[in-house]
Amino acid sequence: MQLSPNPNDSFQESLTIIPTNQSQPSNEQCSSQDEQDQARNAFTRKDCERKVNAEVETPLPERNFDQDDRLQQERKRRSRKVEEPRRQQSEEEKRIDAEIEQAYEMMMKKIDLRDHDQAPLLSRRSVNNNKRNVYLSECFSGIPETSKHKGFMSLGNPSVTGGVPKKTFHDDPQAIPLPPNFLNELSIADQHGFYDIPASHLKIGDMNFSIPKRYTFDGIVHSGSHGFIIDISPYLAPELLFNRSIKNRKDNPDLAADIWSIGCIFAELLTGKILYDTAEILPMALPQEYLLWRKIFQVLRVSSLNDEEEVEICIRNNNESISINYDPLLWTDLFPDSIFQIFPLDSDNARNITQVPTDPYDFLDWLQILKDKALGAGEEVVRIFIGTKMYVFPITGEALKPIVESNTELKKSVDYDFFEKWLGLGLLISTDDKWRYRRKMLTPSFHFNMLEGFVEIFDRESRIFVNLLEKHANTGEMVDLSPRIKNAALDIICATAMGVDLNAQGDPHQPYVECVEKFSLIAWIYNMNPAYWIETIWYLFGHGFETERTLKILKGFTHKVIKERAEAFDDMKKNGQTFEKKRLAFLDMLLNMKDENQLTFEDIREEVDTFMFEGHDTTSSGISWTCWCMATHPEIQELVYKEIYDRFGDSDREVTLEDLKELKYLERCLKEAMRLFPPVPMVHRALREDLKMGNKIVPKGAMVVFPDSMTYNPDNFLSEKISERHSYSYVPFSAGPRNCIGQKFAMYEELTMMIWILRRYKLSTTYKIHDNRPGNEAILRPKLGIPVKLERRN
Ligand code: HEM
Repeated sequence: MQLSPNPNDSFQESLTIIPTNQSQPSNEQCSSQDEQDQARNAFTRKDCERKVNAEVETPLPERNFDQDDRLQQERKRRSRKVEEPRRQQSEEEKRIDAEIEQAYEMMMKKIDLRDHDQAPLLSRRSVNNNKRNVYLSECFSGIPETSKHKGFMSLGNPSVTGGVPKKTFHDDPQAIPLPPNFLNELSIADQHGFYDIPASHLKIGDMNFSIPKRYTFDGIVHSGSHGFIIDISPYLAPELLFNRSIKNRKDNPDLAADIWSIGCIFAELLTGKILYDTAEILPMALPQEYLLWRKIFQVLRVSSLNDEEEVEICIRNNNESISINYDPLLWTDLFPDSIFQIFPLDSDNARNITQVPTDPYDFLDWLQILKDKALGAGEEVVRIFIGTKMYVFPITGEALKPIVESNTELKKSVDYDFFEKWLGLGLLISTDDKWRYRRKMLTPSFHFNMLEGFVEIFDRESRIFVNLLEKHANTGEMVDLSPRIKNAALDIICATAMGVDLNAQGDPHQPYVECVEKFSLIAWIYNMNPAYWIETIWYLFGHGFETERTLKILKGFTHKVIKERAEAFDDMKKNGQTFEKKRLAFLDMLLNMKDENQLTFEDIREEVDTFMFEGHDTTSSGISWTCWCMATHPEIQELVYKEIYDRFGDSDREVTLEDLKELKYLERCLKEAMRLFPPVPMVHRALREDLKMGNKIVPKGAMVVFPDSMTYNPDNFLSEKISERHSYSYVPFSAGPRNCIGQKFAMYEELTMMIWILRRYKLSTTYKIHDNRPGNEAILRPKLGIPVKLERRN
């Protein structure tokens, strides 16, 4: 990460705000009109050839956004079952049908796409889920049903996204310079106030999904050839292509087919590669059908394809040598508006989504460069677009002040929605009354008077931690401390807050810890790529299934923890033990409230998940990065060691609360590490009202993020230095009413572990501090882990 050369700058944070909004078309995106016309003609000719083979029903009329009864009609039609006229099958056709069914079953045996857990990829199963059908169809039709819709809905529906500012800010000299409102310029608004992209662009609408000629891939839309089924010939769903109903797809073949085609199209858009060319496989005959299936499975990277033999059996007349001369369109051609672009402060640097670093490490670097540039230009906020979301980063303490001090701007942004699947509406994500109630209820569990008991556990687990490292000491080998620290931190949160001894330290591959990491990464991938906000694509690329699998492990783990403690708690009560409510451990307090019918099991589950996550991943990040700073700064490490030695000498006695209060230099080192590598790199808020930040007015519908960086110098936390700064220039635990509830807990845990590590071992590494890059996930990850050598101190 780039460090800011100016020490004053180095303490500036950013806040991000996201209204779903508009942006500027970039010149490079549009090919010339001639080229477009040529492409259109080419597609038309090709399409005409294909059309000969297509069964064409009455085509749907062009969508007219001014007539809402057209939409109503569509919806009614969609709710009706479409009966395909059935003609008598010949014996030969029946035989072929039977063979297909058999082959299909064979293919499906290993990779049962109908089984949620096994299906590694693709969304076809999603069509069997009624709820999701509604979601998808409504999502694509652009008709708001609930305020939960995202993805393409947010292209143009203010009432759905809840974030598009009503006024434009161009006229306001103080306002952030927003690019022109593409919704107004490019869209057609109907009387419901929703918009769609005009027909000259990729159009997603009301299941009459159509890609205008110039944007078809090498075929054309037969709109309406199967009623309102999406009918893009290259990606026609197999059951339509072969005019056969496939087993288990009979319930809702039209929608299944729609989703198939949409998924394929977006997959092609995303990868820039043709998935499979139906045209080459047609005219259909049995072996070609197998070939198509094979192609499909290849595209989906279905695992059974490793078993080539099995596929070969299915392909009796294998015709592998299909050469496809295909020149995919660029994202920028397909999405000439800002939808898939990210705009930094100056639009010269606009990038489309494929150019923006999607790697969390590169992204943070990129953000840092933007921040430095903005500071150089005297700006106090930076704004970027990711898809339709606008993020505003306050980069000075003063610009941050109005948001952290606000008692009303406490709502978390849409970027937290993904975490809701896991953490529910626990304290981190909930808002308004629920949040207020929970915050009041949970605060005593982490009150100062509980900490003394916790320090004993910090001490016990830290001792175990350093003992387990013993075998690596003085060997000269590099050992990665990061996963080990995570396990220790997990043991600590379980023992302190949940009253459960987990012994994760004894298990180097704790699946829960691995899944926490995986989930954060998946969330990052999701939030960064607007295309993934469409559920079909999300599942098509396998992330949906991976998310479900990960969640299952995460929730299963906490479920077990709660159950174990609930049983112990019941036993204690049966044995007549009484509890002082004020001193109950976190989980016991929740269980007690459940007994009093104040909480449900699900309420407990979401809080336990929240605290398990926030309570271990954050502190382990803080401890890891501090170790890194120590290993890369031997002279500072020696100063810390001296401070520890002066207090403990050669003894390896337990660490007490009194010790923690005395070791001021170590505390400064920890704070400085958190300034350089803030464990929670971004905090987001969705603005409810326009807000003045620094010299800009930030429109409502926004959220807040604070990245941080620079040179390691614990003296930055000498009291005289602190007094020189804005009080909000350093906020690793956030600030104001919605700050971190566990910050004292975290500081004491980190101090205890660092004392144990540093009095037992001298840390060193061959790397330099910034060789190890932080990754901008929910929790800041060290790219290299924490590879250090350990030398026994005594
Ligand atoms: C170095 C360690 C930690 C850091 C840097 C940290 C940082 C933060 C930050 C920045 C927030 C605000 C997040 C947001 O608004 O999105 C937060 C919230 C929170 N933290 Fe921490 N945290 C740490 C440790 C802990 C621990 C140990 C616990 C629990 C024992 C904890 C529990 C929470 C909870 C529950 C919230 C949500 C509070 C609310 O919204 O009212 N954190 N933390």
